[in-house]
Amino acid sequence: MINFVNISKTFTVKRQKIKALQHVSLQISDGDIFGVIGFSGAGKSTLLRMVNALEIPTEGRMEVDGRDINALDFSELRKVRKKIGMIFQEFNLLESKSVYDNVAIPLILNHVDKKLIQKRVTELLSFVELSDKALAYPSQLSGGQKQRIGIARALANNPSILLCDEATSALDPETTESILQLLKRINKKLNITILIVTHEIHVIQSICNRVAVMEHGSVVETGTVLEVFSNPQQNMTKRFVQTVIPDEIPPSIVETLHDDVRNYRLLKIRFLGNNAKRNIVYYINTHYKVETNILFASVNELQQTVLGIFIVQVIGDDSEINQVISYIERNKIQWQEVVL
Ligand SMILES: Nc1ncnc2c1ncn2[C@@H]1O[C@H](COP(=O)(O)OP(=O)(O)OP(=O)(O)O)[C@@H](O)[C@H]1O
Repeated sequence: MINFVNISKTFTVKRQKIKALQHVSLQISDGDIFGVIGFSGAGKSTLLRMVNALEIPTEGRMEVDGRDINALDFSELRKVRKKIGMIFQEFNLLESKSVYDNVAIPLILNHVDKKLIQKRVTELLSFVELSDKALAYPSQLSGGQKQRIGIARALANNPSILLCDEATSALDPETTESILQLLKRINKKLNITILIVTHEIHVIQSICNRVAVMEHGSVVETGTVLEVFSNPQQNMTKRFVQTVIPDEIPPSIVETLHDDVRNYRLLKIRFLGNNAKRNIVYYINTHYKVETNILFASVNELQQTVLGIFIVQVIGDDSEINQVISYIERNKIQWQEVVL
């Protein structure tokens, strides 16, 4: 369990105070793939670096597995750090060392026996599917391959936590996807808790089970990916989510609505899970004296759950439209009115 307890961090640069983190409280459970999203400067890297005490909070307590890591002496901190791997946007490989040596570094630093190092590095290179690159140098690798080596190195000491700082931000979409799938495999197969900070919402959508949204050093929204993506509350969250799950009427259709003189209301309906498989619009059309016009529709899958978003123009008398709304509410379907 990773527990940020009311953490603040202020940097002082040339007598100017920069509040990088402000009263952040977050709990990350064992087995989570927890994503932290925010724009540049939101405080994500500072937050991540608290976990292995690369940054010390100005205020608050950083707990890893129940221990305040800033209260540990140096040798205890070293032991805790061994259990926390980290990967970076820029990979941070040693260019003058071979792939094999790069992966071996943490083991050499831990005085592991040479034979065991050989066994472990071979195992790790096979796990990241780069056994054939053992003798290559970082400059001979693609970005995705470099990140795989960074991951192998981070796993060398069998960590229980992996910290990922914008680990896919330097990669093209296809390579990003393959690295994300590798992270997922690490989480499931090796039972490693993963904390990812990113400015890319599709990273969160693709592999995280929980998410926190950060703005100006504060967490503005947090929850399961399903909760937050299906019903974002804060403007910042809506902006991120809308880029992968649009939920607005296209402008050209809005234009035509301005000329529509009929009595209507616009309902944004969100279907989650089993509800998404029900044909609600058909039911409405056949049971109420209204006409429906679907102005926007999207269907996405999040955490193996279907999320459908429809914007329906319901045309008819007020009393009939109200009955449609009662029907939607009776069926516990999330809805909200769209006002143009
Ligand atoms: N060592 C430091 N000294 C002074 N200011 C710092 C330091 N590290 C971070 N900051 C400042 O703290 C704020 C948060 O930075 P941080 O790197 O955590 O944000 P971020 O969300 O990770 O952004 P990015 O994605 O651009 O790295 C920024 O204003 C940054 O300039």
